[in-house]
Amino acid sequence: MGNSKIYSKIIYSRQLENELSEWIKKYPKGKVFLATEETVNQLRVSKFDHFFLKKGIQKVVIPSGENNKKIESVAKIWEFLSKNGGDRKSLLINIGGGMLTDLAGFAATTFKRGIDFLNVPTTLLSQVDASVGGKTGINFNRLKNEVGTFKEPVAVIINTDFLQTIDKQNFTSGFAEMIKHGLIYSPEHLEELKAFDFENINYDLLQEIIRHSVNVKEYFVSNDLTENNIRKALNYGHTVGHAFESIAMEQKRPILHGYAVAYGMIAELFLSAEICNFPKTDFDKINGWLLKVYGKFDISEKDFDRLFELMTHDKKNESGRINFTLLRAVGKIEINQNCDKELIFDALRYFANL
Ligand SMILES: NC(=O)c1ccc[n+]([C@@H]2O[C@H](COP(=O)([O-])OP(=O)(O)OC[C@H]3O[C@@H](n4cnc5c(N)ncnc54)[C@H](O)[C@@H]3O)[C@@H](O)[C@H]2O)c1
Ligand SMILES: O=C(O)C(=O)C[C@@H](O)[C@H](O)[C@H](O)COP(=O)(O)O
Ligand SMILES: [Zn+2]
Repeated sequence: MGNSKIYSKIIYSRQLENELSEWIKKYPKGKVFLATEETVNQLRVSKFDHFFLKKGIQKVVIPSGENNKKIESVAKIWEFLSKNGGDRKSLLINIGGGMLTDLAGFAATTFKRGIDFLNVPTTLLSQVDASVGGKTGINFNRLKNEVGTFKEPVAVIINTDFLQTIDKQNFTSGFAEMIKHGLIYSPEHLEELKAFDFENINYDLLQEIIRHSVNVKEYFVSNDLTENNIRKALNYGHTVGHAFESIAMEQKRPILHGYAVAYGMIAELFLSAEICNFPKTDFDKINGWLLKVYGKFDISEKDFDRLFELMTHDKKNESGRINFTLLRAVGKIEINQNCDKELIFDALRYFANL
């Protein structure tokens, strides 16, 4: 799996200061800045304050949490860059989870029509998925990632040390995107995930598995950066998953992105079985496993119209029709599968009655 068409350099390293120093040197003409969020700042970034101070790098800190992935936070970063002499030759270093890398990536790609940015992902989810591949964005009008850009970071520095302070829920959330990578591309990756011991994490093994997951993401991104065809595979579980994530937020019982994706994958496996003949034995095994790891998300018949409405905003849709990425088998994708309302309701009903 080559990465010749991937623009970002993906670096696996536990020497953050050394790696960053090399990148900072590449920006002699413009200032370098740092964006992070409160929890990450407190737990992780503050340890590097002396390093950033020595390099003359100023920092902007955004409040943590998905509800801050919004235009006001982007404006805060724009203002910070603007007031402190950011120019077209500047670099923005983003240290945080997927919320922060999506948000600050978007701020960077729009500030003065686009400056370079570099991601240092600090959650499992952002290491295997969000920090790689150049989808940046914010939530808008209660819709997930409604506004955003495609532009890859110049580099992504993956340091598994950051994962030592991740709580179990967020770890499990990131694991869902890895399962997605296994389902869409690699039965081998799926098997190593099934065997992974959550209770007794081996960090060396984890780094290897993270690399396998990132390789899957890179394969799709390198062949289709702007999601015209096969990159849609990476959106498996997200048509329904994003609707679940949005409705959960509206109903003030938010769920983590990875959990929403896991629930979406369960519902979309139902569609895969209906439309693409996904084999029954694998269907039972996979949905049983997902249910065991992620538990249930309660939805009822009265939520179906709103969930359907939310799906009408999915970015894969064309000509007013809702498109899905589905599976014919593990590792065999079917993109642009159009489903009518009745079948989508059947999938929601299947999920609601689990
Ligand atoms: N651009 C993409 O391709 C892509 C892919 C997948 C997900 N996403 C987006 O990513 C977001 C989810 O990312 P996430 O799961 O990383 O959430 P997140 O960034 O909100 O981080 C989850 C929680 O962990 C905390 N945290 C972060 N790093 C930590 C650390 N090292 N130690 C302790 N706590 C830490 C955060 O403060 C937060 O409370 C969603 O907005 C989703 O839409 C984007
Ligand atoms: O990289 C991609 O492409 C993905 O779809 C990865 C997803 O895991 C991620 O959640 C992405 O942000 C979803 O994008 P969207 O275009 O559906 O908003
Ligand atoms: Zn996702």
